[in-house]
Amino acid sequence: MSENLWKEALKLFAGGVNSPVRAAVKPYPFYVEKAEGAYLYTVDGKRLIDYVLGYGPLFLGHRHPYVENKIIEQLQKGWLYGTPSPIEVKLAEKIISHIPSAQKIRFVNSGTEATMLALRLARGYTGREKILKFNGNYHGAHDYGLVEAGSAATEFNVSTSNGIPALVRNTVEICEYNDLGCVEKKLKNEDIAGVIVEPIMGNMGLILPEKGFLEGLRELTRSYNTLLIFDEVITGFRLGLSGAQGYFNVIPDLTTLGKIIGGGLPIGAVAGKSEIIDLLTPSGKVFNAGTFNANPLSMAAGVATIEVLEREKVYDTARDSANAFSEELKTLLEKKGITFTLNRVESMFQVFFGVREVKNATQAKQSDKSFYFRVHQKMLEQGVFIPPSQFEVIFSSGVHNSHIVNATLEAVKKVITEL
Ligand SMILES: Cc1ncc(COP(=O)(O)O)c(C=O)c1O
Ligand SMILES: NCC(=O)CCC(=O)O
Repeated sequence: MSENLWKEALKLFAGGVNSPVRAAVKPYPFYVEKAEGAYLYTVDGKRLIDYVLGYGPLFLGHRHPYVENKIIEQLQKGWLYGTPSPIEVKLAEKIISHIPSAQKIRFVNSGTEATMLALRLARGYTGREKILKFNGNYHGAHDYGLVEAGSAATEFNVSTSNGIPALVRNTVEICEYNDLGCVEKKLKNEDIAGVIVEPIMGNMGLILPEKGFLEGLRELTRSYNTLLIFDEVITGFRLGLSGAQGYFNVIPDLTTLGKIIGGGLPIGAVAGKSEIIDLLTPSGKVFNAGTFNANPLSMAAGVATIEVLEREKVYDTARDSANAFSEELKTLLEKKGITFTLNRVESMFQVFFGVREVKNATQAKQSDKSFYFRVHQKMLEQGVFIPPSQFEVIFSSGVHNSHIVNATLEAVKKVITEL
C-alpha cells in the first residue's frame, strides 16, 4: 500500500522523496507498480490515465513495444563499455539531422548537466562570466539554474535556492519572460556570455513566447556577440522533429536537449555550432566528462523513439488529444463562469485559475494554486493523473487515442460540474 511505503519513505528520504515535485501529491504520493501505454497502475490497485508521462520524456507512452525491444536488444549486448559504441553515432546523426542548430553534440545524463555545460561553453567561448536567464525558467538543479527558477523550486517556495554562493548568484542576471526591453538593457550594461531561455516556458505551467520575442532575442544576442541558448529539454522532439527552433524558425547558437531524446531513460545533450562544441575536451579546454555519458541503453531508447516519431503519426495523435482535453475543460469552465487562462501548444497545456492572462512568471504566480490543486485531486479521484503542481505542464502522447480521450472527457465533465 502507498500509505505504508510513504511511512517508510519519510524515514529514508528528505520529505519522503527523491525529487520534490513527487511530494506535491497529497496526502501522500501514490506508488506505481507498473505502467503500460497511457496507464499507470498503482500498488493500491488503481489504474490512472497518465498526463504527466514522467514529466515529459514518455512521448510514446509507457513501454512502447518498439522502444522496449530495442532496449532489451541493447541490454543483451551489455549496458556500459567505457568506450564509444555504435549506437551513440546513430543517435547523434539522427538528432543532428533534425535539430537545425545542431552540427555537433555532447551527450550527458540529464537536462541539468546539459544546461550547466552549455553555460560553461558560453563562458568559455566568449571569455565573459555572466549569463542572463528568465524569471521562472527552469534549467535543472545546478547553482546557475536555481536563481529565480520555476518548476518545483517555485512550488516549494525556493525560487532561488539556499546554498548558492553569492559569487555565482551575482553572475546570473534575470529578466521577465517576454520582456525584450529588459534583455536589451542587460546586454548593453553587462558582459553577458549567454542568454538561456526556454523557447516555450514549461516550468511555470505553460507560457508561450509572444510574437517577436524569440526573434528579438536572436537579433539582440547577435548584435552583442552573446550566445543564444535554447533550452529544449521539454520542447525538443515534442513540438515537432525540429523542436521549438524549427517550429518558430529561430535558430540558437546552442541547444540543450534531454527527456524525449532518451526515450524515458536518463539523458541530456548539448548541441550546436561545431566551433562552439569543439571547445569541449578533448578537442578544447572546456571540460566535461561522465561515466555514463552516451550510455548504450539511453542511446538505444533514444534512437528507437526518434525512429517511431519519424514514421508514425505521433504528433497528430498527441496534439488532437491535448486539444480535445483542453477544449472540453475550457467549455465546462466557461459554462460555470469560472475565471481562468488556458495556455496550449501542440501536445502540452496548462490551466491557471483566477487570472485572465499568463505571459510571464509573475502572472503565473498570481493564479489560484489551491484551486488548481483541487482540480488535480478530483481528477485523480476520477482516475486521471495531471501534475500536482500548477507550475508543471499537462502532457499528452502518441498513445492518448480516442478511447483514452473519451475516458478523460468523462472524468473532466464529472470533476468540473461537481466543483
Ligand atoms: C526546460 C528544462 N531544462 C532542464 C531540465 C532539467 O532536466 P533534468 O530533470 O533531466 O535534469 C528540465 C526538467 O526537468 C526542463 O524542463
Ligand atoms: N518540470 C520539471 C521537471 O520535469 C523535473 C522533474 C522533477 O522535478 O522531478
